[in-house]
Amino acid sequence: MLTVNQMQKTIGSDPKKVLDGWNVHIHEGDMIGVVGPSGSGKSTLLRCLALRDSWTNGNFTLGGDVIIDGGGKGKRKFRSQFAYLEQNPELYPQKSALKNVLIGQAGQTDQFRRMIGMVRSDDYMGAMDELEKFGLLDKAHVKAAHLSGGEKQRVAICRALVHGANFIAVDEPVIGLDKFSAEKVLSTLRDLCKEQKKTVIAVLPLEYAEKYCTRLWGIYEGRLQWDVSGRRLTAEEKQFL
Ligand SMILES: Nc1ncnc2c1ncn2[C@@H]1O[C@H](COP(=O)(O)OP(=O)(O)OP(=O)(O)O)[C@@H](O)[C@H]1O
Repeated sequence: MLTVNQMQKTIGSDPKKVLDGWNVHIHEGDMIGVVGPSGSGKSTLLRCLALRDSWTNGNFTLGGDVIIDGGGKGKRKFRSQFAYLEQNPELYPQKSALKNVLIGQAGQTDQFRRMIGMVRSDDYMGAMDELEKFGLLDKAHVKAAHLSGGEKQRVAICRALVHGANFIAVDEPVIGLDKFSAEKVLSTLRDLCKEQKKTVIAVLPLEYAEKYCTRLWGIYEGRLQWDVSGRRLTAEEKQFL
């Protein structure tokens, strides 16, 4: 279980509290949908929880291990367990979807293996399995530069999984996708949580969050307004969205 205690994030020289007063427990297998108006802090929240942005204050623990103690970006040894997938994930544009999944992000993969492009057959099978789950088998050999935004993001999800992420923060994974593709991505993410006990936190449109998530967080002006189990929200809960 991940425990967030008094997380706070300020930005700028005239410090603006972008996140404040976050106290939550995050369980293995949770699929959390984050909803809130534009500028409320959703992306910053994901970046902070995925150890991509430093915290101004607060503590973060994983079971008995301390990841962040009083602020900072978190201990390096935990980083590979956390993935943050932005809307336009960075991929190697001239390499295929499969290669992008296999070689991982710069800094994440063994330098020697990256240089010689060496791939173990079980890595190959693992990468193809993930691509298939996310409906990308026919794109495995297509260069990343020729993939749509949604396909790139799914490749990045596969890459995170192949490289051992247990906690996946994903910013608007269904933006620009047709309904069928969006539902496929979300049901795949939900299965990962259910069957492999991965934890997913996603910024989603409300109707998808209500349908697919086990938990919903409402955020307004950087604060958690409510933390409820996945269901249709009441009119009162929806009032600030
Ligand atoms: N680097 C930065 N410098 C200054 N202010 C920032 C910076 N990054 C974010 N902010 C501010 O922090 C607040 C939260 O931004 P954030 O991008 O997390 O919101 P969001 O809810 O994801 O917005 P959107 O839905 O529009 O993407 C906003 O007021 C934004 O202007």
